[in-house]
Amino acid sequence: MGDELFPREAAALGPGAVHVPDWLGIAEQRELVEACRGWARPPAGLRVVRTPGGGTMTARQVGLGWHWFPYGYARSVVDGDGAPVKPMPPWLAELGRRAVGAARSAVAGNGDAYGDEHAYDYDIALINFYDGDARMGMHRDSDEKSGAPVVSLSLGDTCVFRFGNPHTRTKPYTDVELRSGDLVVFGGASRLAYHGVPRVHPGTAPRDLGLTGRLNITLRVSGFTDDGAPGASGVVEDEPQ
Ligand SMILES: O=C(O)CCC(=O)C(=O)O
Ligand SMILES: [Fe+2]
Repeated sequence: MGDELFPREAAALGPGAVHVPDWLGIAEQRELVEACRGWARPPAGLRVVRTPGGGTMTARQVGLGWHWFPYGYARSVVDGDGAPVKPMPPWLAELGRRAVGAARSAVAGNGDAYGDEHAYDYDIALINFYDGDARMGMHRDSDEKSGAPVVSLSLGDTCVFRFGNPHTRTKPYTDVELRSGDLVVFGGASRLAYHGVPRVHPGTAPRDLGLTGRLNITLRVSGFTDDGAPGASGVVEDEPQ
C-alpha cells in the first residue's frame, strides 16, 4: 500500500493485459522473497545472462522448471554451471492459476482472453533480480509453445513497467508503476506484446519486506513435452538487455 488518498485501481494495459495493484499482502510477499533467496543459491542459482550478441543482461536471473537462456529452454543451466534446473514448486503453479482468476475478475471484459486457468500447468518460473541500475529492454516472451497467459509478480523496489503491443517494440505503449505486491497478467491478443522495465526506483521497497532491490517472478506455461527439448528460436532482435 502506498500513501495514496485513494487505492490504486486495476487497469487494462491492452487487450487481455491487466495490472492488479497490491495483489499480494506483505506476509505472502515475505514468503516469496524468502523462497527467492533459496532459489538464488547455487547450484543452478542466480546468474548473469549473456546474450549471443556479446551483451549482458543487467537483471540477474534464475529459472525454475525449465532454464531459459537466450533464446530457448533447457533442463539444465547450459550457459552456466551446467546443474539441473530447480523444480517448479506446485504451490507456485497454483499461485499462477489464482493470479489469472484474479486478473479476470479485476477488469471487466478481459476474461475471454484467458481461457480456463484450471487447465494451466505453470511449469516455468523466471526470477529476475534488479539492483538500482538494472533494467530490461523491450522484448516478447516468445520462446514458449503455449498461449497461456503470462503471470508477473513484483516484489521490493518500485519500477516503471512498459507494456506495448505485439507488432513493434516502440510506441504505442503504456508506462505503469509496478510496486511490491503488484500483479500483471498478459494473455490473449497481448500474449506476445513487447514489454520491458526501463527504470527501477532504488530504496522504494516496503521497509518491512527485508529486500534491497527488485524481484520479479514471471510464471509461464511451456507447452513442451517432458523430453521434448525445445530448440532455440534464434529471435535475436528480441534481445532483452
Ligand atoms: O521484471 C519484469 O517486470 C519483467 C520481466 C520480464 O519481462 C521477463 O522476465 O520476461
Ligand atoms: Fe518478459
